[in-house]
Amino acid sequence: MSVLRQPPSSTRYVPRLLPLTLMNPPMVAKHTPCTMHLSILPPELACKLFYTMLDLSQSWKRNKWWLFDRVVESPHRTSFYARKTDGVESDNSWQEAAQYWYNGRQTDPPNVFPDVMEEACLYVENMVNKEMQMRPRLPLEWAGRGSEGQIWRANVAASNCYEGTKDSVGFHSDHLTYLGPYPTIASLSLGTTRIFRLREVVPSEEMHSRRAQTFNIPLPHNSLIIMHASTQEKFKHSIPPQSTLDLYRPLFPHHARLEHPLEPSNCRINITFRFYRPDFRPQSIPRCNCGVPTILRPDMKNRHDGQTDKYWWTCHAGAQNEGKGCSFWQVMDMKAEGRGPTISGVGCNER
Ligand SMILES: O=C(O)CCC(=O)C(=O)O
Ligand SMILES: [Fe+2]
Repeated sequence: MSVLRQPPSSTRYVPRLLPLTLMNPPMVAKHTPCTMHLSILPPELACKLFYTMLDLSQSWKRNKWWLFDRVVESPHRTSFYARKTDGVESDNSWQEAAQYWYNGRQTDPPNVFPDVMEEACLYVENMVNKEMQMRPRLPLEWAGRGSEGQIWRANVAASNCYEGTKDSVGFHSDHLTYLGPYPTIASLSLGTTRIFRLREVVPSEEMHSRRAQTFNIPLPHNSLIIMHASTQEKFKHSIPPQSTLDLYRPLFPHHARLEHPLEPSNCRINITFRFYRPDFRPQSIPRCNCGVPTILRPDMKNRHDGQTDKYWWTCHAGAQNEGKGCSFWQVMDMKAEGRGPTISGVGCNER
């Protein structure tokens, strides 16, 4: 009698990797395309910015959008700021960019950076430029004109407030609609320490040979995470809910309430400083069959490390239109769409 045996499995067993906590800047740089910078601002400025944004956050909103057949709400409050000294085209551009941040909702014109945020932004820009000079640049990164493109600057910022243990943001990579391919995003943390979680999206062709690892990075008050070029293409990030929290104990009194006792806080303020590229200005974004600006996403599962990477324009109308979008889908073509200049065009060391 012959014994029936299962045919040998063609898929190799690939062991799961345990999550790893990255406790310090060298560990972050070793395992991810990000760098971490502690005590990035002078302590008093960091505290003043925390108080300023915490006060402002009282009027920030939870983002709302349609997911399939129901409205979902972001589990944290958010707001969008444009830098008044920067001219990315007209005020209408900023309006559209802000509406995009709120998933296509009608919004008032975006706020401009408060003075204290403007001051902090200069420290952030210095650090980003120092780091960028030490890294290889990727072909589709913005190269600007003259010296402009070789110096990173922020022209918008998105701000988030996470109150208590439950506020969070789920795994995502940031849409590239106005950032273009390979953006550099600088993310400042103020207030209570929260965990920033990163997980690589393993390309399809490697799925049978390796698994993604989850990295947990505790982000203390006054720390900066720079998500360097390729982070959005390769990794997803999140701020998970936590079961416990260490309260933030400010070292300085509130600048407008000097006589008040120092109050511990259970809030984290996050400011992501971003550069909206002139070659991805709102007027240049393709519209889908619904007549709504599309969103730009990288093909994370089939990536080729800066060489032949693909990006898609897809319909985003469903986020607001009761979940009803169209099937619009178009490969982004830098040349045909007249975008650039990019690093591949001007070369890395041109100034
Ligand atoms: O709060 C953070 O550190 C992350 C925020 C974030 O991912 C975003 O605003 O896109
Ligand atoms: Fe994000």
